[in-house]
Amino acid sequence: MVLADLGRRINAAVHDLTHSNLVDEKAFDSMIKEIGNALVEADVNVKLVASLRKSIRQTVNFKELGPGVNKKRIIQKAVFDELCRLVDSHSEPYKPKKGKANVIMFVGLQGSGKTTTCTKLARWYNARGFKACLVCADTFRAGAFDQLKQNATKAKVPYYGSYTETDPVKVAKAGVDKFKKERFEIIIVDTSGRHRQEAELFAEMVQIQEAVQPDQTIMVLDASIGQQAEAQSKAFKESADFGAIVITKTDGNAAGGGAISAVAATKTPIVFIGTGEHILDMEKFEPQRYISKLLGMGDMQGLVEHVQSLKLDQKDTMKHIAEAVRDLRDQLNNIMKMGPLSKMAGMIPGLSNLMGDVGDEEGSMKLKRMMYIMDSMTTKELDSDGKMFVQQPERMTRVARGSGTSVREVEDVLTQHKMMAQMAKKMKGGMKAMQQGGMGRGAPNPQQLAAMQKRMQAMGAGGAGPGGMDMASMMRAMGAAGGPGGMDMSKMMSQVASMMGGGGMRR
Ligand SMILES: Nc1nc2c(ncn2[C@@H]2O[C@H](COP(=O)(O)OP(=O)(O)OP(=O)(O)O)[C@@H](O)[C@H]2O)c(=O)[nH]1
Repeated sequence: MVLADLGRRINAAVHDLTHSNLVDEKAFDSMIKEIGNALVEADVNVKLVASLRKSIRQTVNFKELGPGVNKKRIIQKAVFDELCRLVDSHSEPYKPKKGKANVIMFVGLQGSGKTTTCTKLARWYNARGFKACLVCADTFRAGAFDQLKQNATKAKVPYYGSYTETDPVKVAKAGVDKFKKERFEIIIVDTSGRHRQEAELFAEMVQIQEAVQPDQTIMVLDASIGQQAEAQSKAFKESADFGAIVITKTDGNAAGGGAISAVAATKTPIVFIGTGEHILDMEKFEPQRYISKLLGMGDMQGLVEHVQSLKLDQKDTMKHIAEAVRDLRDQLNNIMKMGPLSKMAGMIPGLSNLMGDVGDEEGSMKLKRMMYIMDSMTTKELDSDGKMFVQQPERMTRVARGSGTSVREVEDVLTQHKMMAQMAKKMKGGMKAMQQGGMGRGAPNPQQLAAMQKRMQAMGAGGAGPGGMDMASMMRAMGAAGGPGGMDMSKMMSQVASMMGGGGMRR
């Protein structure tokens, strides 16, 4: 994830300032400058960057800060808030209603990820109890219907299209009418995209719009175009009015930061972002959540939603592996549904930074090695606060030898544990409040999540850098809170751990 570089640079700039002994105006200025440079390199418009720098300066007002105030906290909060504002369009998208036909039409240039996103969105609504379907109104590109058909079949979403009808308006209308009659609630119309913003393409979009009368038109933009997103969306807006934007391919491009901020500046709501080619690789876009994740503070709400949307079979997940080979297969199947490891790790505070830019394979290897290290510790060591390793460094050498790793890696695990322990301490209050809030089993409600997210932000910014909990603790905490969808996540994660490491994460 290249955008992670941007997050890391901003994090490092804030961390360097807030962890130095001298927080003076000069250091504050150089932090703002570094944040600005990182954003410009991610193709964020220079005017927007200048305005962000000015706002941080004004909010913090360094000269007026009294001696008693907590400068570090004020600076961290100002940076976080201004980054959120940079990507916030301050506008509300259309919200589909249950029990009626909501027609959603997609527009965008060829290759932007339209068809993929249509399918992802249909699945997203299906997972949330809507009856969703797809209509292919791209009669221009040979193979477009086949592609949609293939995607829809994989996602188990009903679809409509034609191999013989060449008029996209007729196909769109017929598909929408058919699905309306069949009482579908989300009818997604995929239209044709061409290489350029040609006049005929725009004319076709308008005609389809008139024929199917969409409740919402969504434009799909490829993140790699960076701040060009503004010009492209303007060109489309002048022809086919659209109400919201999805930015795809944010997984592979730092310029996604530029695209998101450019779109936000046009006050058009960004509803989702594409984060990969897999059907589950799409996230609802919310400024605070996005910035938290970008800065490595995790995305608790996203994690809960992700696991909820998987419709995992609780019975299978809970089964003991020993009974039959089939059980093992079911377990593996459930785990695979969770998506790539990097996606899960990115949602967990601390782990996103720890995993860094490494791919899934390397990331799994990193986690596996961490588990080998912990498996080579004695019960006493595992139950300790880690200080005994500092007092008796020979323990580190022994563990490194036993686990086939290096002393440096053992030190890294201990550092991670230390940060996690600090975070867990701060988090205790939050979890207690959640449990007292009568959550019992079932997923946290939005207010509880928001409160938790706030805490995480405060803690993440406070610890900046790879400050955070490890996966097992996070899952344990969530498991204690009932777990998403009533499933005990901690059990599930220990299963993930045992699959990956053979030894299992300590719980
Ligand atoms: N990495 C990544 N790839 C994506 C994402 N969204 C789509 N893609 C890929 O982008 C390519 C183009 O996607 P399509 O859905 O075919 O694009 P389209 O806009 O429908 O193109 P046309 O049907 O030709 O108009 C495919 O290889 C997708 O897998 C994303 O969020 N991340």
